[in-house]
This record gives sequence, structure tokens and C-alpha cells, in this order.
Amino acid sequence: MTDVLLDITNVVVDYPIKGFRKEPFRALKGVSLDIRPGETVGLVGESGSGKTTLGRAVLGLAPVTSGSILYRGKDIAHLSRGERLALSSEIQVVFQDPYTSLNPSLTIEQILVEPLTVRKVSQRDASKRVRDLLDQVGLPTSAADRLPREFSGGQRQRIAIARALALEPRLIVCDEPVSALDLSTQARVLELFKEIQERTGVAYLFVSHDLAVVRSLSHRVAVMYHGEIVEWGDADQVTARPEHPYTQRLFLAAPVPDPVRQEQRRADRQRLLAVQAEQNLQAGVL
Ligand SMILES: Nc1ncnc2c1ncn2[C@@H]1O[C@H](COP(=O)(O)OP(=O)(O)OP(=O)(O)O)[C@@H](O)[C@H]1O
Repeated sequence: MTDVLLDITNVVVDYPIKGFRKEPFRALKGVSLDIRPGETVGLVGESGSGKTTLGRAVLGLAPVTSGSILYRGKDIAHLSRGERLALSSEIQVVFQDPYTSLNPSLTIEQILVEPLTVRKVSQRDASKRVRDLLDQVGLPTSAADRLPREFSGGQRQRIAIARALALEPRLIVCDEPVSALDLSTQARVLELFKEIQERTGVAYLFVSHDLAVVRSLSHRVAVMYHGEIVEWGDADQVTARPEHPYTQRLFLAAPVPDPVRQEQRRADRQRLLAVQAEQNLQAGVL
């Protein structure tokens, strides 16, 4: 048994571009990382750097040109029908927008029962499971009979998390799952993610543009820039001593709650920019 849950090696994704003789757009340029069981890998980077594309590739939803994505040692591009069905319950996803990711015409019970149909669970067991899932995400069982529109953004994200947990996955791809929430709701939902991981051992690929969010949750962090991973390692190391100039800029620009540390950051950033300007000057870049 491998101690790697997901092993991504040299993955290239090209999006076809409509139009005569248009070259495809290379969104991922040979990306490699791995995720261990029960681990959170944070994927951070600016808008357009390729974070969502990597998450989609893991879910089998992006056009992978080359490279491999091994889930528990098996290439997800070459699975039998049965293996693919099993994989779809083992890897789940939580999206950014809790307003659009839940079917507005279904009750919460119907939404949570839907994934269970692949397991042919009896009606009685399904209802019991729904109540258990609601309990796991801190919602009352009375939520089962209500519609998504009757819940706040944070509550809807809890419902989306409950749905992702329904089939007891080993890995959840979380694509900006707290970005649409206000700060205090964000903190509570992040706490829920942590608590679920401690209890179930699920692993997360946690995509976010927000460094504070990624830092709070991740064991390891990958920093993406223009379709490449430019930094990859333990969260403490990457956040405390970033090596790549892009990561340094990204981290120095991130707000910190303590005003003294914020001022220190500002001074560090000024120094870094001055050093980089000097290096560019010497290299004849400017
Ligand atoms: N279906 C598509 N067809 C063509 N290009 C695409 C497609 N999806 C994404 N792209 C391009 O691929 C690049 C990476 O996009 P992606 O959504 O993965 O970035 P991201 O880092 O997740 O950005 P954001 O934080 O804004 O969501 C972008 O330049 C984007 O325009």
C-alpha cells in the first residue's frame, strides 16, 4: 500500500482555442505534486495561474495532454468503468459558490440522498445518513425538509460539504470554498474542514488565492505562477522562508492582523523590491 494518495507528475493541460489555426492555450506546463492520506495540500496563486485547472484535472474534467495523475497508484486516465465509478465516490469536490452549487428545487434531504443512490442504500438508511451528515456539519436535522434558499451562505456551504462527505471520500478538491463568505463565517467553515479531517482522515486539495486561508489549513503548500509550480514544500517553510521571488512578493503583500508585523512586512517588501530592482538593473533587464 502506497503512502501517497494522489501523485501528479508533469501534467500538461492545453485548452483548445476556437478559430482558424489558433494554437491551444497551455494552462498547465508540467505540474507535479503529491497528496498523502489525511493531508491538506494548499494550492495558492494569482488569478489565472492554473489552480482551478489542476483541480479539474484531478477530477478528470480538464484536457490533460501529457503527464500522469495516479490515484492510489492507478492512472485516472486509464480506469475501467467500475474503477471510474469507485473513483467518483472517493474523490469529491466543494466549489466556491454555495448559491449555485446546490439544486434550488430540491430539499436538503434530496440533495444529500442523491450521491447515496449509487450505493443502493435503503430509504430508511438514507434518511438516517442524511441526519448524520447534517449533524457532522453542525446543522439541525430539521434542515432536511427545507430548500437551499432558506439558508445563509455559510449554511449552504455546510450543506455542500455534507454532500461531499456523503460517500465517505478519501480526497476532497476544495476550489475556493470560503471565498464567497464573510470573514467570521470563513473562520467557522475552515474550522469545520479541520475538524472533519481529524475525525475522518480525509485529504484536501485546497485551492485558494488567499494566503491566510491556505496557511491556516495546509500541511504543505504549492505556489502556482503562470501554469507552473514555483514553490512546493512544508507550509511552515514555504510561508516563513519563501524562496521564489513571486512567492516572496505574494507573502509580503498578504495582510496580517498584527499592525506591528504588518509594518515589518511593509518594510521587508520595500527592501525586497529595492534588491530586485538593483538585480534587474545589473542584469540589464530594466
Ligand atoms: N475552458 C477554458 N478554455 C480556455 N482557456 C481556459 C479555460 N479554462 C481556463 N482557461 C485559462 O487557463 C488559465 C488558468 O485558468 P484557471 O481557472 O485554472 O486559473 P485560476 O488560477 O484558478 O484562476 P482564478 O483564481 O481566477 O480562478 C487562465 O488563463 C484561463 O483563462
